[in-house]
Amino acid sequence: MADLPTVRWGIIATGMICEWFVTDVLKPDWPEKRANHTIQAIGSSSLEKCQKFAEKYVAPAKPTVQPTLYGSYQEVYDDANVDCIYIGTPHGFHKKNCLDAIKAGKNVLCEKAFALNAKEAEEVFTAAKEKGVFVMEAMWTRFFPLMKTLQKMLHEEKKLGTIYRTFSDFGLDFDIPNLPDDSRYKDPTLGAGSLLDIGIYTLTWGLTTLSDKVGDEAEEPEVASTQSIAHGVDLSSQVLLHYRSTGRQGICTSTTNEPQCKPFTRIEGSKGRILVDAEAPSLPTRFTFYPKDGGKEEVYTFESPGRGFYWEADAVALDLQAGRKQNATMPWAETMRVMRIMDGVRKRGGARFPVDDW
Ligand SMILES: NC(=O)C1=CN([C@@H]2O[C@H](COP(=O)(O)OP(=O)(O)OC[C@H]3O[C@@H](n4cnc5c(N)ncnc54)[C@H](OP(=O)(O)O)[C@@H]3O)[C@@H](O)[C@H]2O)C=CC1
Ligand SMILES: O=C1OC[C@@H](O)[C@H](O)[C@H]1O
Repeated sequence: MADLPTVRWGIIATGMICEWFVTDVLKPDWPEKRANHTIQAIGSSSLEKCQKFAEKYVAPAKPTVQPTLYGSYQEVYDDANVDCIYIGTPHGFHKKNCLDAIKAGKNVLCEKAFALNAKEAEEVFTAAKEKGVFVMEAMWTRFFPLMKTLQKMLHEEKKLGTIYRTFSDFGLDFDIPNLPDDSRYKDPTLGAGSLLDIGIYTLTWGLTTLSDKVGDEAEEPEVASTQSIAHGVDLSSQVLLHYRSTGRQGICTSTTNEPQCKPFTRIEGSKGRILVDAEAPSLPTRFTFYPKDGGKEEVYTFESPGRGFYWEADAVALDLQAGRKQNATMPWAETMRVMRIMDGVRKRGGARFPVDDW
């Protein structure tokens, strides 16, 4: 492992996703490991929270490097020993956090949804370009070996023959009205809503399985959509994608009213179908190919010692080592494409539901 590149991370915030990211990248090993990671610094709205977080999630891994703990985010941006900032605040803060980090000359890996809208995302990429730093949206699912294998099978080996349609759903059973008003799932200023939080994954499954292109090289599918909205929060989002050049269709749905359906994604083609399964669509673990000719089904299972955040972290490490400012799997133009689709969905809107106990 000594000759692998190392990234010294500065972690912004101490919520759930920061716990997941830190726990994962501090693991000693994972399949296809290509980099080492240290947690160099952690910043939080409170130093006490930061200390508790480090005790609970960093100390058990017994790392050789102990993180410097800060009661602010700015001190992490200003820490000269930090190579890359990982932003794990609610979406409503991503633009500001990214811009502050970039201003301090730091590289950035920012959680999904990258921003509240395409305009905000563009501001961040413009700043990154001017400052000459690396920035990537942490759309971790795209970096899973399962995703890479599936894409190769679909687009290079043509396992399904002609691809016709992808159906993908992400469901969470949340009692949104009874969450605290300042919950990121309920407060629209924090980016609350199914589309930005989980619909983004089903769009990802549609976009990655219906075409092998990303960013500027990719076709902009035609989009139709509806949403169910209560108090400014979309409780469900239904998005249809249509690729004019191939006739391929995507049905990408998400809801916070129902638990996850399993398998969560089905890709249909002239030679059969593939069903993808997992605990949640963000962290796929297996898929099964069912041939149309009545042949035997093929099951593909992928091992992971944690949730799987290390694969995107490794990709960042390799980009930083090579001096790249963007990642080829999730380039800026791909984040912009997804943000534009989501802008369009929200602009189209949908049915407004009264929720009595809200
Ligand atoms: N890739 C994935 O699978 C997942 C990604 N995410 C993404 O990560 C981001 C954060 O989600 P999650 O970790 O679940 O959120 P949490 O609410 O668990 O944590 C968010 C953290 O952000 C900081 N924060 C700063 N200001 C606020 C504020 N006004 N309200 C709430 N928190 C604030 C807090 O840390 P502090 O006080 O220490 O500064 C807080 O702990 C979202 O953008 C989400 O989409 C989330 C879950 C899974
Ligand atoms: O993977 C996920 O599952 C739960 C969601 O709330 C979260 O934001 C998403 O990334």
